[in-house]
Amino acid sequence: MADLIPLSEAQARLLALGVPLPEENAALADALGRWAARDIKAIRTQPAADLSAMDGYAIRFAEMPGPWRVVGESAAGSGSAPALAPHEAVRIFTGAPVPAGADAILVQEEAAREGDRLVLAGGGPPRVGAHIRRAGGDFTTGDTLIPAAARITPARIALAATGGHGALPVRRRPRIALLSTGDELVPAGAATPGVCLPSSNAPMLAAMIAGETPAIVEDRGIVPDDLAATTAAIAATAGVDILVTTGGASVGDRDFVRPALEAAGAAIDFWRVALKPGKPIMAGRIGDTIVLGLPGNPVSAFVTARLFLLPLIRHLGGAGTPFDRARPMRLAAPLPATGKRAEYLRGQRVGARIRPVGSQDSAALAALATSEALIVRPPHAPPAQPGDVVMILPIA
Ligand SMILES: Nc1nc2c(c(=O)[nH]1)N[C@H]1C(S)=C(S)[C@@H](COP(=O)(O)OP(=O)(O)OC[C@H]3O[C@@H](n4cnc5c(N)ncnc54)[C@H](O)[C@@H]3O)O[C@H]1N2
Ligand code: MOO
Repeated sequence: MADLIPLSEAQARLLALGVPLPEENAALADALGRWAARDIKAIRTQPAADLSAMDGYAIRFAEMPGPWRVVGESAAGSGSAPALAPHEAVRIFTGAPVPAGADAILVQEEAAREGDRLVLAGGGPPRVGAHIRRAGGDFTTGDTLIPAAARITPARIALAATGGHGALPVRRRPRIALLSTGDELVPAGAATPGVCLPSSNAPMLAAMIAGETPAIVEDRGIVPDDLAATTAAIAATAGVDILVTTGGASVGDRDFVRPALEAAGAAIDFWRVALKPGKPIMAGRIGDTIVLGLPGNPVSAFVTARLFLLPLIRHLGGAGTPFDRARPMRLAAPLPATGKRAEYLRGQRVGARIRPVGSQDSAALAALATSEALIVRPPHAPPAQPGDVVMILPIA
């Protein structure tokens, strides 16, 4: 049997199987969680003019403490207010254009007004320019607001809207088919006679994808452990961007996914990675479809989805940084040495530290669901002690 391939090599080989999907324009509300297909530049300047940041009076700073004569009013959205002559002030509201000649805003809490006579009744603006947002202070036409390959976040949606955009160039949504394999499986929620088991992998994967980016996810259900049935179910997914299978990936006589993929025309790029859990993962292509065969054990499927499927989705979506970045944390408990596989232990925080949860079994869903992070252990690592720094990937 071929050697296990290193995790980072397998991840790179998976991404090399595909290129970012074609570009489309998405309405702002539909762009969240996708990645900019090109640099998105401002098509207007913000603010468009010098604007007041407070409700009060536009004055000349040098004329403090007044008095001034209030000669007009400037409200948000109103046209330009009359220019100030000496010792004149204009009543002004937040977001309104500052009249020519004014160079500071006196907030109304620090002003006293009788009729059109205005005087200082507090500290007044501390300097020239106080409470004025300068034209172009946020950005100007032509500035890059969102660089190509950056994630579209809620703040970036607001920025792009302010920059003049109602739609954004992103990559089209990936079409992803999920196929679960196993004679023992029944759909979630169905009766479980005897040793039948609810299929949890497809709902879990659909939820992981939904938390990542908008995608078109098709649950193709459960196929029995049968070569012909598995081959036919795989062939029926032609046309999707990614086919994810779970189960049937290992070496047992009833593990049919690899032969079924090959019978359906797949070229397998790799199978079996130096990873725990998740060793039997495989990847390849059938035509334009990238196939990812995940192990059936639910925790193994979770970990491999995090390490392979989500980065692949980001890559097809045009992300600049498709892989999660692990961050350091100190251990609260000792860890044993690792063998030839990298390990992703399920961990819980203890204050500012992390410790492995009690069960590291790759079928232990209750332990996974209480975990807050995966503790990353490289292959051939020596034992680690409380206080040692390890790398973690948050999962909750
Ligand atoms: N002799 C060996 N046996 C196994 C090896 C090995 O190297 N030599 N590898 C083990 C490892 S590691 C893993 S991981 C599993 C992976 O097995 P498969 O991908 O072939 O998965 P199955 O055998 O089909 O199922 C494993 C386990 O997971 C349950 N399962 C499957 N699908 C689902 C689903 N959709 N929802 C919930 N649970 C599911 C299934 O009932 C099994 O209990 O192989 C080891 N064996
Ligand atoms: O890789 Mo298996 O996922 O060790 O249980």
